[in-house]
Amino acid sequence: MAPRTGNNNETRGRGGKRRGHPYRHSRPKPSGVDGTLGGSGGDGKALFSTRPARAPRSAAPEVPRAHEGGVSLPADTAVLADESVAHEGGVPFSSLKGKLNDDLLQGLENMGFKYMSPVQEEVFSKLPSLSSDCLVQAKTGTGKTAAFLLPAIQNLLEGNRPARGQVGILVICPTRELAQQIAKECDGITACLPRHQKIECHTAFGGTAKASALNKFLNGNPTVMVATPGRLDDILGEEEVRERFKDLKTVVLDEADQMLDQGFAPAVRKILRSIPPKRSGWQGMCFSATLPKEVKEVVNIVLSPGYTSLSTIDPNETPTVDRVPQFSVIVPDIKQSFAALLALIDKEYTAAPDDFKVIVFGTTARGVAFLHDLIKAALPQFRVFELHSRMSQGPRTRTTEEFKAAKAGILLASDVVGRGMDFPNVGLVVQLGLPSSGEQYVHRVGRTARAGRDGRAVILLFEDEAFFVKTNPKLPIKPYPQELAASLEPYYMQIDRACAEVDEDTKAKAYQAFLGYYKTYMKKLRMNADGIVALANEYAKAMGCPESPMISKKVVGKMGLKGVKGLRIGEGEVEQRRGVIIGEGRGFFQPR
Ligand SMILES: Nc1ncnc2c1ncn2[C@@H]1O[C@H](COP(=O)(O)OP(=O)(O)OP(=O)(O)O)[C@@H](O)[C@H]1O
Repeated sequence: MAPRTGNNNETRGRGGKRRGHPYRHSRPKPSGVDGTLGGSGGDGKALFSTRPARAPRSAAPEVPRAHEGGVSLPADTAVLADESVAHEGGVPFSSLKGKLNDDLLQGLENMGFKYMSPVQEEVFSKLPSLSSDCLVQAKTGTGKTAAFLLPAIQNLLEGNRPARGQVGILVICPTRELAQQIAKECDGITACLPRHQKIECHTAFGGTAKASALNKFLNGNPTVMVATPGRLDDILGEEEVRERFKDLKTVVLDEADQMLDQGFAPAVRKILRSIPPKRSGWQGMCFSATLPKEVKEVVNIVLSPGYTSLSTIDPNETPTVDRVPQFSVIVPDIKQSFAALLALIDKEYTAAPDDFKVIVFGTTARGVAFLHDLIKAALPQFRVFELHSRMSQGPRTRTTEEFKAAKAGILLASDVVGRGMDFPNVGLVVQLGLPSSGEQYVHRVGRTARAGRDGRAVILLFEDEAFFVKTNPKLPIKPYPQELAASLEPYYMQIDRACAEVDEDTKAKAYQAFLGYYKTYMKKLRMNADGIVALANEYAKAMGCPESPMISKKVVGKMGLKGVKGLRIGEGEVEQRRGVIIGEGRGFFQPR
């Protein structure tokens, strides 16, 4: 397969090009009557006494929104209306003049933020005060970052600024990449503040030199701190650091459901014990595109009773972006799933070759490393990127920046970029293998169709994993419109040749990670331990391993696979060189 030009004979309405302002689509109807999620709502008073006036509509005639007020338009008209909304629809940030600091408004303008996105509008019109506790749900890629940064920063500027050297706003998020991205957005928003009001935004995340970052933090004026839980918990062990959080005004949990799940909650709870107690009055803000019921039972660790619940998602809707068609491809076995990935890329590229920018999610970091080497060898005509937790921070940051800036290319990624990451213009998201949950599926799909653009999503599973589609019936996944499984023959040779180029060490690590990951899904896969090992051995075979890689006794014991048939026990290359590597399963919870 080679990148081809032209000849796009399928009409899909894809292309991911920005038309008009990025939030051109009709504003989603808030859930319930007043947009609350249920739970304990606010007292109904809006942050600003009156709802900001709608943008003055220029010369264009007033066109009703396609989904608003029960107006039902013929299909063609609805599209026209939507396009019209593109230029006229949202509430402009300029309507917040006098309520939002002029320099923040200028910062937003410089960033190209002209109109508020629905969640931004919701927060500014429904939050009882700038410092109210809130739980906010909005679809992926709809501007939640600015929706929590703006009120929190404005609150500081309204006479609530902490003393010099003190942290005023603490944002906790799951990954290093996301922390960097949030900090960048914060810098953009505050860029126009005069020198005497300057707001420094610091970050703290693992994989970077702790001492120098700490030094910078202790000698600086870190009014905003964006951190991942592990490193934050670590540095809060120092008295000097804890001292800097004494005057805290706001704590934000971004990707709140993940921050409160079993993987992160212990670290988050520990952090909360190191900062002033909730009763000292700091504001709690929880944001995510997915807020399963269980989360609402634990948000009270950061939100006071009576907090405001806001949502731009109808409770009967899925939190995936409406304009992303979602498809599944189910193939009988693992080897076919590799071939189907090539076939899929071929088909999708042929249909829309311009600026072909794709993210392929794999199940484990080591598996992604293998997939990266495989795709690089099989499809040398594409620019191929790799991003996962087993890479050191330097290459992780570099690749993040490169893929953000790239016009086209294929990123093989693990869940380290499954949530929150904003890679502009990704037109297609592929998920190869079982996602860890329905929520994770939603967040991964959300890497496309951001800020009003279009996108597509395909999940590629082998038969044993197909239950995922059935057990998540609310996800709008349809069978892929073209037959892939029957036309894989030409791709097998390509896969075999490419597998031969991938080194055995990479495959051995991928094999071990696969065992760890699928072992945690044994019940859902309706398999016993023998079945999981047989599946991993099939994976090894598909990767072109002459026999299944060796695995150490210790690792086998840790995975609970002692005595299971089909494992080759011994000190394999992986263990000899790097010491024991544990499997990467859901049990470990951190983004892989
Ligand atoms: N009002 C706006 N006008 C134009 N662009 C915006 C606006 N608000 C946010 N954006 C841009 O939209 C993109 C998505 O925003 P953001 O990353 O905050 O989304 P999100 O809702 O947090 O997504 P996720 O659920 O994936 O974390 C970013 O590129 C951001 O800069």
